[in-house]
Amino acid sequence: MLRSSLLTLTRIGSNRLMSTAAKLTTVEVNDKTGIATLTMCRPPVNGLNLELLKDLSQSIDEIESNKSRGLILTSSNPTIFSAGLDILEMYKPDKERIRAFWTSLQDVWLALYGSSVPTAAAINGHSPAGGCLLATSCEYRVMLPKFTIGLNETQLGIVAPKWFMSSFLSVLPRRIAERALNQGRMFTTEEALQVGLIDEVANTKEEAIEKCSAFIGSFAKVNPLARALTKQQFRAADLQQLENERVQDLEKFLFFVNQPAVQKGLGLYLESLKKKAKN
Ligand SMILES: CCCC/C=C/CC(=O)SCCNC(=O)CCNC(=O)[C@H](O)C(C)(C)COP(=O)(O)OP(=O)(O)OC[C@H]1O[C@@H](n2cnc3c(N)ncnc32)[C@H](O)[C@@H]1OP(=O)(O)O
Repeated sequence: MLRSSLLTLTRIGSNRLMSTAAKLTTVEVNDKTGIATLTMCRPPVNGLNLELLKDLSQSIDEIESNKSRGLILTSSNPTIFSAGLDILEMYKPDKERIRAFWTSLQDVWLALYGSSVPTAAAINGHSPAGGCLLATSCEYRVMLPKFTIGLNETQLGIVAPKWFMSSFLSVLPRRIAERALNQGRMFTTEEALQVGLIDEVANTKEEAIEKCSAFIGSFAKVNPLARALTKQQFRAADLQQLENERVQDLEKFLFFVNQPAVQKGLGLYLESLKKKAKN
């Protein structure tokens, strides 16, 4: 059952058709397993802008409240899971919008990392920075070969906030996490498997979703409330830290991102991406 439509067409007046409220996520629930697949669909690269973050929040809430058996996060793009935060939101930002943008990112992380249902990511493409944040907020990761994943923030001259590190540290040993973050290292699928950043490799998106479903299915005989409370106890300190520091975290981000040197760096990085795209 496909719950959210990609595009809503509205008739205005007698014959004008306009597209409105285009959703950037879909939620599909498998009737047999009760597992919801949440797909990001924002071309070209699933850049996390304000609208995609809001749709992600809404979809996660919907999955929580509809008592789905689990959540699988994936992408409609065949080569990109998510390119991370949309740099255009941070470069020469609009004052009000950038506040809403960062607050929405906090909301998504709190909802996904703290979700009461079992979560898994079918990483069917590249997954840098914010893409890696989403994947590591899930409990299990299955990735397709020949892609890359990691927190590359230092390569852009920016700093991953503490809660990005919490997600990373919930998956990787501290020594590996610290070095990778300092280096801004992107891991290939094979390297990610070796260090434990991902749990399995699959050859197709369908196979990745099957493996994620099998992981979620492994809890079938576990009391769901006991499972959820156990997971939340493991993650409580990380979640509480951001809950307690949400405002300071926002102000810190705004201060940092508005530094002339950071703006210059983001501008140059955007330029290099555009140049690369043209060649
Ligand atoms: C200040 C504290 C904040 C700390 C937190 C930051 C977390 C972040 O998430 S920062 C964002 C980090 N993301 C990246 O570094 C990824 C950059 N993108 C890529 O490496 C590649 O685009 C890709 C591997 C994801 C995909 O490569 P592919 O060859 O398929 O596509 P491209 O030709 O490179 O890109 C197509 C198109 O999309 C634009 N674009 C790509 N990534 C972003 C992005 N993150 N934000 C905005 N725009 C992006 C790229 O410029 C191309 O645009 P044009 O078609 O208009 O040229």
